[in-house]
Amino acid sequence: MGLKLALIQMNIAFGQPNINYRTVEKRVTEAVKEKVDVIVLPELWTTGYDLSRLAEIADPGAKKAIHFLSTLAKTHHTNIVAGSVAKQTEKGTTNTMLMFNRDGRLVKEYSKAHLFRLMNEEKYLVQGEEDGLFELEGEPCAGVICYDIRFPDWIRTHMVGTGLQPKVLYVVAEWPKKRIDHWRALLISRAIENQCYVIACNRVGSDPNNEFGGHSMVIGPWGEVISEAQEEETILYKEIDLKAVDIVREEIPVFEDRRPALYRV
Ligand SMILES: O=C(O)CCC(=O)C(=O)O
Repeated sequence: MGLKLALIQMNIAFGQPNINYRTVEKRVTEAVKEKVDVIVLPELWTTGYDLSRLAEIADPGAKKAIHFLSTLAKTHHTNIVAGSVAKQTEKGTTNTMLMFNRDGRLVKEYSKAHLFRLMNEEKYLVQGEEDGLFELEGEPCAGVICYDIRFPDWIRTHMVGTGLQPKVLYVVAEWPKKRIDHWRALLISRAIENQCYVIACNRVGSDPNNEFGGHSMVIGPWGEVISEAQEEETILYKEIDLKAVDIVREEIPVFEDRRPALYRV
């Protein structure tokens, strides 16, 4: 099955949701002109990393973001893997990824499971407890957020034992420029070991504490980098064919050859 993707690699105005909503509306409107099947946004695109003001600017129940994105998806009849937003919940603020189908239905919410202490996330956010499995266009997918890609066991948890075995792993991020070599290596590794497409959307620009690295990527199930953005704002378009996943999984059957009884993790 062919899927045309648009990864929106954007700058994010620090702590200014209104500006960011306008940017996303503009970019999505631009992307749909290319008749894309799936649009992908970066992590925390409504607020950026304005963590100390998060309690004030996070979206209660993510209601505003859900209404906005659902309307965009339905109006343009496109799937949207809508990055993540700061969601106010009864337990605190979560960093929550939102996925919408072409009918504008919210098909999945995933809250970042691994909080990044180097950027003080654990002081301002509560971690998610659920997996990121979902389906788009009838195909199994998984979604994770930024630091989550440093945890291969977590990604593997999505790939085995559920009967779904996702063919596409969506990653949304605000990954700093100074560790962009880790970003590339980790994404390529996750694609090779799980024999799936990795569709990774990062932001660009900077905030008072970090410069962000871009390099949004589309990686094939053989680990090949099919398309990669640089460090400026752009929309990365690419069409992928999910049949490639079956071919790679048949050629090197790593899932069949696993020896879980030997593994301690
Ligand atoms: O793991 C890293 O180096 C970056 C992670 C990160 O920036 C995040 O999770 O927000």
